[in-house]
Amino acid sequence: MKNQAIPVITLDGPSASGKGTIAHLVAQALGFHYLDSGVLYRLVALAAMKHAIAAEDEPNIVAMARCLNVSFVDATVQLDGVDVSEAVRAEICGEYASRIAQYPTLREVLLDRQRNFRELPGLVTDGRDMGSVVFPDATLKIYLTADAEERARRRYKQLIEKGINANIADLVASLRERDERDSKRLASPLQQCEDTHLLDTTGFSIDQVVNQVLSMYADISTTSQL
Ligand SMILES: Nc1ncnc2c1ncn2[C@@H]1O[C@H](COP(=O)(O)OP(=O)(O)OP(=O)(O)O)[C@@H](O)[C@H]1O
Ligand SMILES: Nc1ccn([C@H]2C[C@H](O)[C@@H](COP(=O)(O)O)O2)c(=O)n1
Repeated sequence: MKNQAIPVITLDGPSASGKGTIAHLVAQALGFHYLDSGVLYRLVALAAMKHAIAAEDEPNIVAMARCLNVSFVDATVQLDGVDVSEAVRAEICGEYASRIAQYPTLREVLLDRQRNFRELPGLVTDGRDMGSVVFPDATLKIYLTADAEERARRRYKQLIEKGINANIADLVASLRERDERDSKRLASPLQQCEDTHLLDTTGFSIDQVVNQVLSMYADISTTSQL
């Protein structure tokens, strides 16, 4: 089957909007594959920090990304054979990832790795440019957001539940800084494109949002079969 015939649902949006959670549950409901594209940038960030490569050192960051030894084993992610599923979720990793994600050369290196996740029966993926750049022909494109304070509260609860110390005021500031950088960069900026559906999840539960996405996909799938 031609690659373009394989359905893709993309969820792009700012930090802590709930993209990964919703994408994963929608993929489970549909029996589709799932790609958290942010993890790829976080893995490069983690490897760079482990090798004491400064975020400003674009050539070495890109060279290291080309030979990154990454494997996805069940629900874990491994770097050089070591389970780094928790380490990549640290805020410092997200911040470093956001800084190196500005490099078009790094984005180019990660492009094919992301596109290789497009396999039958379908793919649900989240990130910043999944609908605008990585999968421009996606079946359903969603820009998933929530107001900044709600997103900070969600991230705060998430970190505390993992036993990671956090401060709401610091989180509001760091999320705002990260989203500003992700939206203002020249290479593949976070943006809501014309063919993307806006979904503001402020005040909606996870189940309500998942059902909303499934309903949108069912509508599009039905329409495309007419
Ligand atoms: N609609 C919702 N209502 C309440 N909490 C939510 C909702 N959606 C997601 N969450 C929670 O918010 C937290 C952040 O969600 P998640 O990590 O999926 O966001 P994200 O957009 O992928 O973040 P990032 O891009 O920074 O990785 C998680 O603890 C998740 O369970
Ligand atoms: N498709 C993507 C995914 C992620 N990034 C960058 C920008 C984010 O701040 C950082 C971490 O992503 P997260 O795990 O928080 O979703 O990685 C990107 O530029 N493009």
